[in-house]
Amino acid sequence: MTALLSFERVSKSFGALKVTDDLSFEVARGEALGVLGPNGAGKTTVFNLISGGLAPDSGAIRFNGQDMARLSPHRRCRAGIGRSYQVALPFEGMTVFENLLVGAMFGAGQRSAAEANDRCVDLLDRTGLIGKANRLAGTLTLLDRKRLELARALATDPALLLLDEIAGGLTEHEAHDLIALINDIRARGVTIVWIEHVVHALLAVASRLLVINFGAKLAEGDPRAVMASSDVKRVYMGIEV
Ligand SMILES: Nc1ncnc2c1ncn2[C@@H]1O[C@H](COP(=O)(O)OP(=O)(O)OP(=O)(O)O)[C@@H](O)[C@H]1O
Repeated sequence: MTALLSFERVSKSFGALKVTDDLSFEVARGEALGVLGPNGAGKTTVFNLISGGLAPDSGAIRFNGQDMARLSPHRRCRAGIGRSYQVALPFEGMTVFENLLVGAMFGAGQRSAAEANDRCVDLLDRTGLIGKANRLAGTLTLLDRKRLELARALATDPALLLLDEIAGGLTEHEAHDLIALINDIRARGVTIVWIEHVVHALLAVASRLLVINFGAKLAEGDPRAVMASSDVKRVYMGIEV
């Protein structure tokens, strides 16, 4: 079966710095791929290449078998690629509800205003934001901004959801709720790729791990096997084995 996403020998440099180095991986429909790597390894760059903020220097990125090279970010969103950002950037002068409505009206789900309204209410409920629907997004706390980031990405009806470090800074209880929510999203058929430094949260969701170092693949496969590999222990955890 065709992979939902395939990243084929992709390279990207900023000047002399090669940030993505001949990287290949696939994401199967329905799986949850966890992405790990040291700071600056090039993880967010991979998301920017998938969602269209950056263009690769070489290689191909296919979604649903379609080459994404010529598609703008908003067309990729309509095609079913949703993402959150490491630094949450809501429409600050709009309410929480309006932020979601933008996603629900202009994302992959073609729906009427009434249907979009219902979708937003459901998502606000699931993400714990229902009591803050009418607050201006710019006034939210860090945790609520993260919730909004996730809810807004979901409002676009993604087939593929890219999550960039949404567990950082959460309490144990909050992380527990987030894990339950992400597992629920996956159970509803959304394929997930999650970059996260909070390893226990990632391991509670990921069916497979990809570890990136200096823009290249260091390890990939079953989460337990990847975490036990001596390369990953050395590079990611600083443990000499
Ligand atoms: N637009 C850009 N112009 C120049 N350099 C960039 C740009 N975007 C990223 N970089 C550099 O590319 C490298 C990889 O950045 P990236 O954000 O992809 O890493 P990361 O693995 O997501 O890191 P972190 O875990 O700290 O978020 C870093 O050295 C970063 O400074």
